[in-house]
Amino acid sequence: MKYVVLLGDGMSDQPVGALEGKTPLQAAKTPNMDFMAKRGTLGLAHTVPQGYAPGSDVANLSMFGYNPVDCYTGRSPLEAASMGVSLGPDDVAFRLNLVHLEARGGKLIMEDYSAGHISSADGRELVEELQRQLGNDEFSFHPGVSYRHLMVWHGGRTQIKMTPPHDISGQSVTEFMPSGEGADKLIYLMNASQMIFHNHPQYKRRAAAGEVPANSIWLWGHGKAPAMDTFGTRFGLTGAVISAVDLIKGIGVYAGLDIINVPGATGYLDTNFDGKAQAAIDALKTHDFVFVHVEAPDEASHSGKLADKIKAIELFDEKVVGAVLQGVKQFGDYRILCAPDHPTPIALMTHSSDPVPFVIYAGEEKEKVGVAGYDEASAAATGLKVEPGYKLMEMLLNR
Ligand SMILES: O=C(O)[C@H](O)COP(=O)(O)O
Repeated sequence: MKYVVLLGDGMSDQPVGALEGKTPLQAAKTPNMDFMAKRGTLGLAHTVPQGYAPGSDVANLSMFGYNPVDCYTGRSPLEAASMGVSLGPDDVAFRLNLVHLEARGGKLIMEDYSAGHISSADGRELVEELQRQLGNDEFSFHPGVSYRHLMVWHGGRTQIKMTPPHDISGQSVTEFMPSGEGADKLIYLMNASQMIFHNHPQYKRRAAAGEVPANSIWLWGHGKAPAMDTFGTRFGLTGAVISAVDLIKGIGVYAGLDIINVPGATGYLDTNFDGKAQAAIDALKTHDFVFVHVEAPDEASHSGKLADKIKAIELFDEKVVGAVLQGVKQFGDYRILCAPDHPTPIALMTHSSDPVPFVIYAGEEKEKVGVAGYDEASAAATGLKVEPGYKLMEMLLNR
């Protein structure tokens, strides 16, 4: 038996006025997800436990079959594992975003949480400069992918309130600066980064090229290394993870899964959808389980770009879901779980804690009566609810 998770990050949503009350999933052409929904098991899953912020970290731990309540310590330690940065017991990892702030109306505004989806090469240049100028025994800076990087505070504090920058797009940052014990050191680093970036040649180069320059860091998503059993220990299966982003690959590292890096996987609309699907089929030749993650719908939602979100969903459906549906047949018995981790409603430009529509398809031929397709309303109409959401994995694996 082969098991597949196909995850379209943040693809579920709410009814959108510009779509005459349809959600992006309802408006997009998704024949492959609809095919599975009409034949398989369709329902809603609560991937975010009560009292937790609806981050991709928490929601994806659920989607990998881990109860966040037992193992979640923060987002950045998971990303650190993927980046090959090991954390000692006193180390606290922080997500370091390269962002663009803008002074407007007497306020400092979070203009772009991604510094124009800065390239990994430009991002690395700035993070290496931070390490040169600010790195010491206490703080170290490590380059990652695009705008997503890592800072480790050796002997750091964890009781600090921090805010994801994609949650405060267009808002004044003043109210969201770190607060709590040790926050002053983090604010110092954020301020220092502004001077460093402003004087860096990249600033003028990007501005002249019409690209958004990174003019600050933004720290968030902190935590110490978690303790997790491997997927193999829990379920007795081998598996692999395919994703562009360190968060998902890091969960894979802690879960003891093989990480498959696909050339051209960007975490954005221009990602290598075909390559990811092919890598998934190849992985199933040597593994029992594969988890394929596509970030593009979430990124489009954080940017408030409705057309891009619909495009991302359609590309995911055609190039990943469709290709895997075909390719998986060669293995005989298979079970596929398709879902987002959390909704990222385009109107909110950030995540919500609402349950997500999921479908589990195991090759059923017969079409069920009355299921319109794969979308939020159809999933709700079945009355099937999986709560807590991490139980979905047991459902997929028939445990
Ligand atoms: O910081 C990020 O990686 C992006 O903004 C997306 O984060 P998310 O996957 O938690 O939405």
